[in-house]
Amino acid sequence: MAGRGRELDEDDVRVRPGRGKSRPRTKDRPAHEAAAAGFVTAVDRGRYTCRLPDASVVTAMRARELGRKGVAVGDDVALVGDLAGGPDALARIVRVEPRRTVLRRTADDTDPVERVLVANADQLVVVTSTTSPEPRPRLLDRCLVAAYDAGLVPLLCITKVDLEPPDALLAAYGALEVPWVAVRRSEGVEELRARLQGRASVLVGHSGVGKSTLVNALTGAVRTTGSVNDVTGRGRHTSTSAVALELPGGEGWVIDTPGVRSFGLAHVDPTRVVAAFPDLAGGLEECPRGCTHDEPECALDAWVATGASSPARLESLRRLLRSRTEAV
Ligand SMILES: Nc1nc2c(ncn2[C@@H]2O[C@H](COP(=O)(O)OP(=O)(O)OP(=O)(O)O)[C@@H](O)[C@H]2O)c(=O)[nH]1
Ligand SMILES: [Zn+2]
Repeated sequence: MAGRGRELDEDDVRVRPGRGKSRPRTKDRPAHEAAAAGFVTAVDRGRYTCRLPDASVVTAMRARELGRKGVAVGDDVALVGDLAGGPDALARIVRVEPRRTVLRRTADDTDPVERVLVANADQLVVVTSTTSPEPRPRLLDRCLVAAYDAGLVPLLCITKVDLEPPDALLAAYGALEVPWVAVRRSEGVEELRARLQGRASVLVGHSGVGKSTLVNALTGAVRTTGSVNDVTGRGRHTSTSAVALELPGGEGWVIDTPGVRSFGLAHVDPTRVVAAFPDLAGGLEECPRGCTHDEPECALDAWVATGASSPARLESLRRLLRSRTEAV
């Protein structure tokens, strides 16, 4: 703690050179207390796009006093500095408010750093097409596990049902009882929009499933379906960050993520996944300590045999648990 305290002093001196070293730190505090509230909508190479309560937008950097604390899309932050929002204005993020939820991804082969993908989201919309590209069931399972782990409500959004009906997907996901919507081109978007009302929803899906088409239809934004990201100006596929877009009328937020190829889940505690199955969670008490719930000693088989849940539900849960350690 002492080390951090020193860093704070150095930072104050460094960024406010005119004020002199002897100025007591406490005098600087009111400036932070008067900091503006912001909502982080995009992150790009150390620059954070923040929305202020009056809907103006500023670019900010992290204040050094944040230490190693990360700032993610969806974070509520406190901002000081130049909030005028001109082209060269640069504010500073001095505080990250406590997060209600955290959608994270473990370090994996494609990215050695564990990342917070999105903070404070309510819902994870897992987008899959019925065909072209073909659904990737293990990736879908992994997305659902990430949602349960993060405490987000999952929603399956099935696109391209004009090319092929969603029957096979619905059969595979029926027992999971994940709510779903089907979309053909822009048709069906109203039902999806209704499910996004008043919430912050993260959209994930692999490249080509029609995610940009959906985001465009939902927000009226012109998200590129090609190779360049209109917000960061970089190629979509090199971007590792999400972007929050407001639904028209301020009725919720859609957080678009770059096409996911993998979803590192090593951090996930199986208990949190089982907790998302209330009909099965009641049987956990009889499980041996450290039960993986996918072993002969697991008590969930006996629990299901009592009629409290169904074998299909248990098999679906086990499929999800297994997806944590399987390659996509
Ligand atoms: N038939 C049909 N085609 C669709 C539908 N939704 C999107 N497409 C097409 O599928 C292609 C891919 O759509 P995008 O919206 O670019 O997909 P994406 O998921 O954003 O993919 P990336 O931009 O690569 O991340 C485009 O040619 C769309 O026109 C749909 O419901 N039905
Ligand atoms: Zn068990």
